[in-house]
Amino acid sequence: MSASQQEPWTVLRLLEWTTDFFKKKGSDSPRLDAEVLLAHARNCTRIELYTAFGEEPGEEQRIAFREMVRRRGEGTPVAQLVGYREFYSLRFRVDDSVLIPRPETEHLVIEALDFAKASGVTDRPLQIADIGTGSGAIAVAVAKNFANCEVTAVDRSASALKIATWNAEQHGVSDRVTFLESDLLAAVDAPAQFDIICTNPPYVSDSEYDELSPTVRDHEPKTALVSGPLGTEIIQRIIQEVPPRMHSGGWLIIELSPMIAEACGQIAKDSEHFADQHFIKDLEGHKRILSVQRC
Ligand SMILES: C[S@@+](CC[C@H](N)C(=O)[O-])C[C@H]1O[C@@H](n2cnc3c(N)ncnc32)[C@H](O)[C@@H]1O
Repeated sequence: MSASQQEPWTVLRLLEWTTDFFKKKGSDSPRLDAEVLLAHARNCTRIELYTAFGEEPGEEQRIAFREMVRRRGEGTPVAQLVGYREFYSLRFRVDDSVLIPRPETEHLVIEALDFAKASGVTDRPLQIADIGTGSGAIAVAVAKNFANCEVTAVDRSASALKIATWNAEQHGVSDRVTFLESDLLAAVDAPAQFDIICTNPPYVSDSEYDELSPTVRDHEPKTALVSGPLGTEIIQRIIQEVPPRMHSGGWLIIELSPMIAEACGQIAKDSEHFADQHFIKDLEGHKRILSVQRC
């Protein structure tokens, strides 16, 4: 038996071996993936792993960890293995019926909260919509961080709405967030008009979809990602359909891909209903969020 086979499988050794394994499997964040999975198997936080490097996890924990490592190696996203993802410092339950919330979407939440605070509306709850709510990440994060608002969150997917409803309950905002199965705002009767409409809609083109990493393509719902041949189709519909549902001066905030940013900006400019517009760039300097103001 070689010396390395005799070495005990401590927390540190498990992390190092697994990081190396995930690196070979092409993960973008091998160490982080290993830490999140081992912390989940040990029912502790990632930080707590750092004070337990020399400990040997018991057989039960190692079996649970090994199974998650195997599935991660086959491409299953870490968030689906542990059942949640942190977004805007809140924990959101996820499964394969919802898009896993992405860090870039936090820019959209910040923008919505900035507009909410600047609105000066105090005599009534600010009316906010979230089109394509998925796990409820945007709707819940906004409601949690801005007390004087009511959020109407829609999705075409009934299974996504179940997850979103659970997340809103967990974060204590279900009295101010209403979930509805709807194609954009078609099934929303009230309120008649919104102050802010947020959306992270599907914006991947058919050809881009074929190029996505298998971790995304094989595990997250296609209906959450793909818009059509161009990628702009659903955003175009939103820009065309929502103006009657917005207060004058209200903001429509759209997450998009940098590839279609200019095209979407032009669609909004061509609309007679929107005046001011600006982009917010992500941490890599790419245009990610388009905000347009209703005339
Ligand atoms: C990119 S995901 C965004 C999920 C979540 N808002 C987030 O940021 O993590 C897009 C969501 O829009 C929903 N969707 C797609 N087409 C829709 C439509 N026509 N009307 C309402 N929701 C739609 C999908 O089911 C999916 O949940």
